Amino acid sequence: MNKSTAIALTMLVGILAVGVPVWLAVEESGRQGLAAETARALSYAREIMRRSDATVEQVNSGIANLERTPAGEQCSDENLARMRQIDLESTYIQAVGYLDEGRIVCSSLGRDSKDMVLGPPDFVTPIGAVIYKDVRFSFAQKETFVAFGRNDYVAIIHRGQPIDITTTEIDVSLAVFSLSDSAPLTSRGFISPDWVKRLGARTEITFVESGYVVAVMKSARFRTITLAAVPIEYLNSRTREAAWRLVPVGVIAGGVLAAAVFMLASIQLAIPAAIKTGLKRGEFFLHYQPLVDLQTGQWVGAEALVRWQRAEGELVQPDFFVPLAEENGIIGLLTHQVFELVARDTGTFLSRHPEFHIAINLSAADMQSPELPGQLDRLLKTTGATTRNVIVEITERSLFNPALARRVTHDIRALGYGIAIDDFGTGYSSLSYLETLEVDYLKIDKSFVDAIATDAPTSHVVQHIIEMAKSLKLRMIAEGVGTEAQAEFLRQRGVEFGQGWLFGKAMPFAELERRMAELAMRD
Ligand SMILES: Nc1nc2c(ncn2[C@@H]2O[C@H](COP(=O)(O)O[C@H]3[C@@H](O)[C@H](n4cnc5c(=O)[nH]c(N)nc54)O[C@@H]3COP(=O)(O)O)[C@@H](O)[C@H]2O)c(=O)[nH]1
Repeated sequence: MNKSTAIALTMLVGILAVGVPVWLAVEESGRQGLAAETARALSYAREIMRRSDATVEQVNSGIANLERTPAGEQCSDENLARMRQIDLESTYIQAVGYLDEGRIVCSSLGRDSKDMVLGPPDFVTPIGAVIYKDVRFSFAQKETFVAFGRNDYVAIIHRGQPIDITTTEIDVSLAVFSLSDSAPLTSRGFISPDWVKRLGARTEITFVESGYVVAVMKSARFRTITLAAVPIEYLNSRTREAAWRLVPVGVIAGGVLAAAVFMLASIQLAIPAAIKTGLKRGEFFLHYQPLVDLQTGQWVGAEALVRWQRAEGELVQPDFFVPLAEENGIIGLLTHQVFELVARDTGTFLSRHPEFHIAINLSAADMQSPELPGQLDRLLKTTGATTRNVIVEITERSLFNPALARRVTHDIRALGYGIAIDDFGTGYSSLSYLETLEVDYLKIDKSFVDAIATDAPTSHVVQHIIEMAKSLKLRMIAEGVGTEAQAEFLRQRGVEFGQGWLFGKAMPFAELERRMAELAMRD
């Protein structure tokens, strides 16, 4: 990826990092606002359902009580007293009375019936209840009533009573319907005739229509439907409210994300350039970690491990910069310098120690590089070393291309160099695949050595790797040996070489040489 593509991508990610959380925050606030308004509409519809169910229940029980009166006794003193009692004991009924030819001839209000004319009913329900939706009396001119009649008895209620609930919003629409009539029994505000139809066979629905959040529900006990509709303006204002709360969170989260992406991208862009500058300035150097013969304890080789000390003094670990060099296509430059540093550090040492080897790490790209044979050859020429003094380490993961791996390992060995497979066990190489490669050493990854004689699930893997290496007649190097117990375990199972802090950490070549001399003096 070139620099301008990387910058464009970073900007895009930055815009997305801010934009997406903000958009999600606004969407979420919209969802939350709609959920809140729907819950509000439902709670209003439930409340008027509770009131209308209680009203119908009181009407039914009051009329049932009066229906037991013998014929001819409907307006007796005793029955009028009963009517007054029903009236007083009920919370919703305003009056009950006896009906004769559309006129209430006596009621809980008395026998004066001249103004209590109901006229013909608006509709009759399938169970024989007669309903008068718009009842007015001259003695209560400000009020409109609804009358429910059965078997010549009627109960009168205030028309607005079932919907007389407290709402936070003044312009909420409320209505109670009978299943037998398409017009509401009582209502307030705008009610679309289509809203109730949408209920169909369901018991409860909510929807948004004509600028309202609407809830419609059917009574589980009676033939009534209630409806509540909250103007969408409340939803919008609550969405704005929620957005005011959520958008800053989205902006902050997005900003943090964008800053993190920007920082990472800056590092990604800056580090390759810094590596190139560091190579020119000679900021890279090598440390060498001894490789020990587990039987004799002799130091028989060393692995060259690159280090980077930046001009400001910061020591950067290869775990960080090697993958970045690989990803940015500059690992070849680094490997080139490693070869030069090995030549400079070892001087004539290798020519004086023909049995000692230096292991050099190669990346997947190095294996395909046409420069590799020349680099190896130059190393021999400048140091007087032989091919026996040099081992190349290739990681198991870089062997993913079988044809390439076979060709490269064959070519390197044909030149006489040794090959070690690094980090063995962390990739997916099978026994049959390894059989096809020309390699000399198998390096058992530190993670498996760490697991020796522990309860870790991988504690037995090392045994399998040893058996595999033996069957392929490969020599083994155990990496990361940290304790004598691990060394003993490996030794007993025939692992030839070990590398790890038990024997020595990676060190400057001069120190390695000095310590080897000390060991030789001791022997
Ligand atoms: N392509 C290249 N890769 C390189 C080169 N130089 C190093 N590397 C790779 O970087 C990785 C990290 O290396 P490093 O930080 O140097 O760590 C090595 C050892 O110090 C560490 N080690 C060895 N023994 C022990 C131990 O007992 N304990 C412990 N905690 N750490 C230990 O292991 C690293 C060696 O690993 P390996 O190479 O797998 O043998 C690492 O992957 C290097 O390969 C380079 O020039 N080119």
